[in-house]
Amino acid sequence: MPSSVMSTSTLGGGATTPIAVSAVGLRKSYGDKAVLDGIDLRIPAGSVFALLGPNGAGKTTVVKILSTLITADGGQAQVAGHDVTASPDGVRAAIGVTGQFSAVDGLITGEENMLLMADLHHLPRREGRRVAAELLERFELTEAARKPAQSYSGGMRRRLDIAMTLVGAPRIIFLDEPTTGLDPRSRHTMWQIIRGLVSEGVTVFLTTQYLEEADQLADRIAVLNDGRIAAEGSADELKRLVPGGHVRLRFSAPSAYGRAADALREGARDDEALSLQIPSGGSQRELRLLLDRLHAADIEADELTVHTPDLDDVFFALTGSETGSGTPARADRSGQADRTADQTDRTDQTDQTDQTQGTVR
Ligand SMILES: Nc1ncnc2c1ncn2[C@@H]1O[C@H](COP(=O)(O)OP(=O)(O)OP(=O)(O)O)[C@@H](O)[C@H]1O
Repeated sequence: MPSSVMSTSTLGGGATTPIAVSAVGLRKSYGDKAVLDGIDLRIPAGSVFALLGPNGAGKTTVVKILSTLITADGGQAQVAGHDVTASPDGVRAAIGVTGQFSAVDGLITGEENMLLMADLHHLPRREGRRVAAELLERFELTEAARKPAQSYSGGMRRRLDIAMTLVGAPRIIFLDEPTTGLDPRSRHTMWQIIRGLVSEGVTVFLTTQYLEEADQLADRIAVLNDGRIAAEGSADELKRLVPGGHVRLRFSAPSAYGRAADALREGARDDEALSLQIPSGGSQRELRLLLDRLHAADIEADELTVHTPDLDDVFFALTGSETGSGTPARADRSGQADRTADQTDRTDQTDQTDQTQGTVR
């Protein structure tokens, strides 16, 4: 196959989707330290892929290899149909990269940064000005366009960085930790920007330390640990890979609590809080069975909450790291996995036994 032809993948319905990024057996060592020990990837065009991993897992190394900034020691990778080793120029022409190695020059204005980028892409002067103005407007930077970029806030700088990347109209964008260090509002703005890009058909390859970010944005998530992909799947698929789901029943009357504890002997008791914790996948069927048992015993709980494992649970289970991705991931724990039964839309999950589609390697 010529190196400029994108491979395709056949989906269930027989339709084929071009593959934007693929890698087989990528390896990279620094000295005798193996950072990547055989990474396989397959990312359909137009999707968002998140590479998640603790500090030092090798996320940036993967991005650098795929964007041709460094070479792998072994394995193969194709980006936009171009082999990263045989045709790095083809790869570079098709991609944009932003992240920890930002291209923003703080000494010149946002507009000048954009025009510099337009020059690098050999856009005619008038066209360059038009594209720059359009992108500055789109990323709400028009007002600040004539100010030095070093006076910008973290969020503005990140927006300028993405705007500069888009000057070349890339079809694949690598975003290396695009929201690290941003406040919640700027992070949400960045998410909107990423969703906007995807709706235009751009493929986004994202690395992140924020589990919530992967949950919010990504079609597929891969967890990188010890130089290998420990698991891959959609957020829902990955959540189903770890145990920890339960239903919590809370009572205000000790007598009702006592009767419930007798009726539901598999539950873990908390006599002080008058609450019972019953292991459950949280499916509609399991909830109905539990409610039927309570009804049959004439017991009414004062509160019923369903806890489903979240990506934090997955992350800690797979990386075996309590500190894991550091404080940001922990700080993002919103407790939203605990939901009262009537807030819980579980219609997408019918039976826990047939849900395990994510893969643990
Ligand atoms: N040029 C280099 N020379 C030596 N070691 C390196 C080099 N670049 C990266 N490493 C090491 O490789 C490992 C992976 O680094 P990488 O930056 O890819 O991790 P990461 O997952 O992106 O981490 P973070 O979330 O902290 O950015 C780290 O242990 C790092 O110290």
